[in-house]
Amino acid sequence: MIVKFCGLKRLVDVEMCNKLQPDMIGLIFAQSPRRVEKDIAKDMILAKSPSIKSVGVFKDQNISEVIEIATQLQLDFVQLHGREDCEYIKHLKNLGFRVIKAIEVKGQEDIKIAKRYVEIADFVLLDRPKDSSLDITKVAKLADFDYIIAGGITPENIDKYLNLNPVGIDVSSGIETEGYKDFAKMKKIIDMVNKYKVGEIENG
Ligand SMILES: O=C(O)c1ccccc1N[C@@H]1O[C@H](COP(=O)(O)O)[C@@H](O)[C@H]1O
Repeated sequence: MIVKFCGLKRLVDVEMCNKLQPDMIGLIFAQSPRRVEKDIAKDMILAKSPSIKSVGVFKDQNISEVIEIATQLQLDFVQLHGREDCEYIKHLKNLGFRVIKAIEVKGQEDIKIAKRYVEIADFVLLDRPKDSSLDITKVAKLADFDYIIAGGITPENIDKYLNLNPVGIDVSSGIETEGYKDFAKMKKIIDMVNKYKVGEIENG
């Protein structure tokens, strides 16, 4: 089970992750209140444990910008949250980048769209639109392929996401308090995933 903590903005966020050891940390280069500047991102990547993979999050950005940032920061993965198509992803893959393709899920049709990327991207990520309160777990149940799940995960509701038996979970706002990453919330997520791994939370 991959655990990704996304939207880190400060060095102290990285230090908290070094203690908790999620598998991946996400740095946002798309338009967002969590967007980080390249120089700060570079320091954060240098400060992370080598065991934690770095993920750059982009949305509908010019591919040359993605390539430039991913190369300069030696990102382990690029995560694409917009309308990037198969050609865009294939181009990045041909250059040696590993890609997480995020699909905004609003209904059953989006699960079919997500499936198209299974053979092309390294991981498919099912997320809900940022302005939505949709219970994505109800729709994600319909997917018959491996996916990372995101969209509204919190320490209080994570069990219903884990019960989908996803390959990973991705959390951003649910590990924040007043806009800042919160160590206690991050630890609760890690503890819940560990419980799930040893079967203390029912598996799907
Ligand atoms: O977190 C952001 O600000 C963000 C902005 C633009 C694209 C993606 C973003 N984050 C991704 O959103 C999901 C989870 O979000 P949340 O836990 O519901 O807040 C995850 O895939 C993040 O990588």
